[in-house]
Amino acid sequence: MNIKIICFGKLDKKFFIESFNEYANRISKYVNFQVIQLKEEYQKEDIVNKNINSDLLIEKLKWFSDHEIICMDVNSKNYSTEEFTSIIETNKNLKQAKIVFIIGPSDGYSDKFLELNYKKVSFGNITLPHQLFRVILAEQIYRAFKIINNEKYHK
Ligand SMILES: C[S@@+](CC[C@H](N)C(=O)[O-])C[C@H]1O[C@@H](n2cnc3c(N)ncnc32)[C@H](O)[C@@H]1O
Repeated sequence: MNIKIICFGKLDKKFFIESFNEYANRISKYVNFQVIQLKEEYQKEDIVNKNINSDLLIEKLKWFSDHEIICMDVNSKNYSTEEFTSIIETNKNLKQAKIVFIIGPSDGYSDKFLELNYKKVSFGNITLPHQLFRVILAEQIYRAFKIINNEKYHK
């Protein structure tokens, strides 16, 4: 099974890098795990940045047309950990299963991107900064594998 995160920018704080790497290493024991970092445009007007960055995502996703695409979006349906786990569980027995999780640009997704109607998941009605969110997403992916495999993990 392959799981990828497509996101913008690099982690630049030691505590985020260390936390993310810890979960990435743990996830790698279950699946091939990869992070694809896009360079975010942020120097123009918000609406222009939003369109440029969303177009970058659209282009990148053309490489992954054989993947299940899950778009992390604070403005969408809230998923519990168990509901999130079921997305992965549905695929786990498929050796060729491929999932891409998208962490979006700072200015949000463009209408053109949203019209592509990818499955959307929110982890709650709070907007988290993208670097912190990357760590939280990795922790939830790791937690999902612990649940799927009936392994002990702190509650
Ligand atoms: C700083 S947020 C961007 C928020 C942006 N203003 C918007 O409304 O989409 C960057 C990314 O982090 C992710 N994110 C942050 N908080 C989230 C949450 N509670 N649930 C799901 N995704 C979240 C989303 O992928 C979002 O696109």
